[in-house]
Amino acid sequence: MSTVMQQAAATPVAILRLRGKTHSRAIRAHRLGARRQVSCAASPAEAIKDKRIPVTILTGFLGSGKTTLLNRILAGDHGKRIVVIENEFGEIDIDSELVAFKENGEEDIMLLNNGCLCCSVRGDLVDMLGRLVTEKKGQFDHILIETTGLANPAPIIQTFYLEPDLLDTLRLDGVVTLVDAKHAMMHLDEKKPEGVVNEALEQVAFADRLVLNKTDLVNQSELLSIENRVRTINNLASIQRAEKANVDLDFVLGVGGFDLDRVEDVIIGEKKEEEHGHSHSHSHSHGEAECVDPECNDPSHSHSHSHSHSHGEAAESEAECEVCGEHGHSHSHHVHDDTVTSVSLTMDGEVDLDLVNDWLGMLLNDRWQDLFRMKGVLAIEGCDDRYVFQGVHALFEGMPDKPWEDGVARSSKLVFIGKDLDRDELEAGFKACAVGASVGAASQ
Ligand SMILES: Nc1nc2c(ncn2[C@@H]2O[C@H](COP(=O)(O)OP(=O)(O)OP(=O)(O)O)[C@@H](O)[C@H]2O)c(=O)[nH]1
Repeated sequence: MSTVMQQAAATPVAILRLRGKTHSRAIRAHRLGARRQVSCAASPAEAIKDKRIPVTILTGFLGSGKTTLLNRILAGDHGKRIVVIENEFGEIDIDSELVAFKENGEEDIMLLNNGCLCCSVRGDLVDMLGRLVTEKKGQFDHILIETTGLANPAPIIQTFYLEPDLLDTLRLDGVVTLVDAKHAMMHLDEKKPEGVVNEALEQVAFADRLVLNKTDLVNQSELLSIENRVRTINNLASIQRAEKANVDLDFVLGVGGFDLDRVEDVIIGEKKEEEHGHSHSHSHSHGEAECVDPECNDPSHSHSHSHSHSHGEAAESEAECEVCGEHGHSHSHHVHDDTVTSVSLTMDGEVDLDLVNDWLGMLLNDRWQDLFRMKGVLAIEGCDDRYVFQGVHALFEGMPDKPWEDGVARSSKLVFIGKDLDRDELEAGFKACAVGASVGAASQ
């Protein structure tokens, strides 16, 4: 099954291990803190079989529609016995009683009320999950955790990488983020003081699934505008538009932990854009079209023509940007804080695992705070199986996935979501991991 790689946040070192050990063994070994050699050895059967109970984290800014979605799920016809853990920050004072049980048909609702999950009650969450898997084993088959609107999802996600006892029984299925189509732009653009987390931004950045809710409250161009904005932050998550959170329940509950198809879609999509030679991402968006309407007076639009350009090779001959009139093939204009973005990379051929380890090790040592999420599929030299992995800051989880099909060219794909990502630097580092590249090149 999956191998979990982790390191204390204060001194992160990337360790990519490809051995098919159990989670807890891998974690305990890793806690020794030594940097170790990786190897590629896991039977596909062992790698694919995962009977752990899935956990979904439901997040989204205040009022975005989390409870509305939760009620849909509880009323829905999905055949799952769901336990819900709700974190209603400060809403109900139950003194020393931390947890209240409320039976609701097949589902249990458990409340964590004396603090925010992402900070003060993370330990309580761990205790609650621990009790669930011992005391109610066999009575449920999915756990749903609804965070407060002000929660930073990262520490909650990390719980599922850091707690070896939980990892034996539970697996993080996915992070579902509700986005309020009417108000999200305002929250995403909010400038926070240095060192203060913009929770709305992080909730989008960490999502596997984005539900763009309250579409009834915005017009088409506003909708495209917010869709583009969240897509710029996180191009990995799938998006569904919704009114009153009316999304397919499979979209929310069946993420599957590692959405390989999605990684591939993103990379294929980016390749097409590169080939097209010109990719736009506007806060003032008119769909596929470029932002060229100086007359537009829709108050929802940012008329300081906020957009970023990424002109591929093919666009070098373009004389000027139609929006700002500037010359040159690489420039950007921003009004909002769009430092959180995604970078997708693909490389044909096989990678050298030692070089990947060295590279990610250095990257995370330097940048673990800024690297929110990472997902990848690697074609490792000498391995019959594809290797899939995902990371949250300095924590990794990876596993051999399935054998490479005969006749299918091997290639590796990586998607990073984080702050101030430098595409060129990431690309150079990745390329230096190709089989045959020198160790020196890998450390660029
Ligand atoms: N117009 C409109 N209202 C919606 C929609 N979805 C939810 N609402 C309403 O928005 C309000 C907030 O929805 P909730 O589901 O409570 O949002 P929440 O994210 O749980 O809110 P917090 O617990 O405060 O973080 C409620 O009054 C909902 O009825 C929608 O698609 N359109």
